[in-house]
Amino acid sequence: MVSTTDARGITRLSKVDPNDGKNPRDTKTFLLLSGPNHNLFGERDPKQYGTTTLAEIEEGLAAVAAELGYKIVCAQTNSEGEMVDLIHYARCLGGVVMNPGAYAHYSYALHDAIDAVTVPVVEVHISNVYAREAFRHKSVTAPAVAGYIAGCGILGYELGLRVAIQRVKEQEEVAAKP
Ligand SMILES: O=C1C[C@@](O)(C(=O)O)C[C@@H](O)[C@@H]1O
Repeated sequence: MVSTTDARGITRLSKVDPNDGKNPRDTKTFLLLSGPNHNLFGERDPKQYGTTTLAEIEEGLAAVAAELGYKIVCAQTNSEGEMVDLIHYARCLGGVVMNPGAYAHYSYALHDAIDAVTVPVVEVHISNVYAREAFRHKSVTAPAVAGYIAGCGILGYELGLRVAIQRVKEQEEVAAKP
């Protein structure tokens, strides 16, 4: 795994080993997982996605996480297989706030990866996908996720983190029941 922390304290992961997901779970840390073409946020189709860059989204979410007493680590990849690896890796974290991008619309591999893990994965789309082209109206990943947010702009990431945190609390409550 490659883990780098920039001057603003944002930790980014790449080349993760999916088997590292077997490590003890750190439920105070969540993965912000960004999908294909999201490295171009800020310049890509600003009518749909605004002008905020991915680095700014990551910084904003890190600040929200810190306020809530949590941490995030970030990963962005254009590759479907790497997204699968990152979801497997996240078994050792609290959960995942994931914008799968276009993979949401057709990746059964991503659906199965989410389905295979017990950590909550919350799906976020910045734009209102239902007001766009027909191919964006279907998410094949949505049936497997712990929460789904679309059309709320970048606020969706904060909402997604709050939902993921809530889902972990619910898991802990269930586990604590005699
Ligand atoms: O990459 C993206 C971004 C998106 O996930 C969103 O955040 O609105 C919507 C997807 O349809 C698109 O492929």
